[in-house]
Amino acid sequence: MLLELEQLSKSFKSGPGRVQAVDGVSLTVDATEFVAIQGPSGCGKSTLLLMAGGLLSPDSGQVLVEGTNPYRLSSDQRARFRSQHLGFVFQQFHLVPYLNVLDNVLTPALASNRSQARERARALIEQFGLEQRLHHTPAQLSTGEKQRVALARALFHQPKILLADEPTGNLDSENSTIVLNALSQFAADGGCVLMVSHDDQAVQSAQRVLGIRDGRLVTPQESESLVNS
Ligand SMILES: Nc1ncnc2c1ncn2[C@@H]1O[C@H](COP(=O)(O)OP(=O)(O)OP(=O)(O)O)[C@@H](O)[C@H]1O
Repeated sequence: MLLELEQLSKSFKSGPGRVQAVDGVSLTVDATEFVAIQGPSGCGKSTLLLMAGGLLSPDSGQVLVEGTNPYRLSSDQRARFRSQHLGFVFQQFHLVPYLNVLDNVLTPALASNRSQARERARALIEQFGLEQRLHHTPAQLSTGEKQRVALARALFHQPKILLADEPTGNLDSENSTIVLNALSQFAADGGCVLMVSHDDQAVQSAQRVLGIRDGRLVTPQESESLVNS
């Protein structure tokens, strides 16, 4: 199993009380699977994805990424582990504004062999149709191009797991299709994708769709009856 989430819970302080953002979520995602979790704003999607990605420690429960619990590692080890085992795609791209496309894709390379790394980055940039944009900075790119750069960067280390948070949230339908096809292809090639989104169109690309309400996973049938009630 590539990704295992066991009974994850997380709450945050909110005014005088606490909000239970994620409440006992268990989920496994295996190689070749593209799983989407769909739910309205504030139901815990981002919190769940951050915990799955080793970016936010759960209050209770366990995350296993290819059999390793990232929260048992030191923070330096965890950062290295994340960059080698996980790719992240966010709605807000998180590109480095003063670096050009090539250098943004190269940011995960750190100390790896420079010429090999550049070759890999160029191949990914070409794969996403950005070869004419190599030396542009993010401000000179369209929204869809920025997300394609973010995807190329996420794939740089050839992770087996991609985590995507509303990856099409800011995109037109043509760029949404490019991004969703890339996620599907990634899974078909033996990786796995866990995507959270509120968007009906985006989740249709996934093979398995789960709902989330008030921090708890629900089946698509349950989520439909909640919407209609
Ligand atoms: N760092 C935080 N501090 C306090 N409360 C938080 C924090 N992060 C999330 N929350 C709260 O936890 C709940 C779940 O938030 P989360 O961002 O996971 O939901 P979401 O489904 O991703 O929402 P959206 O679709 O709007 O991004 C919300 O009530 C939110 O206000």
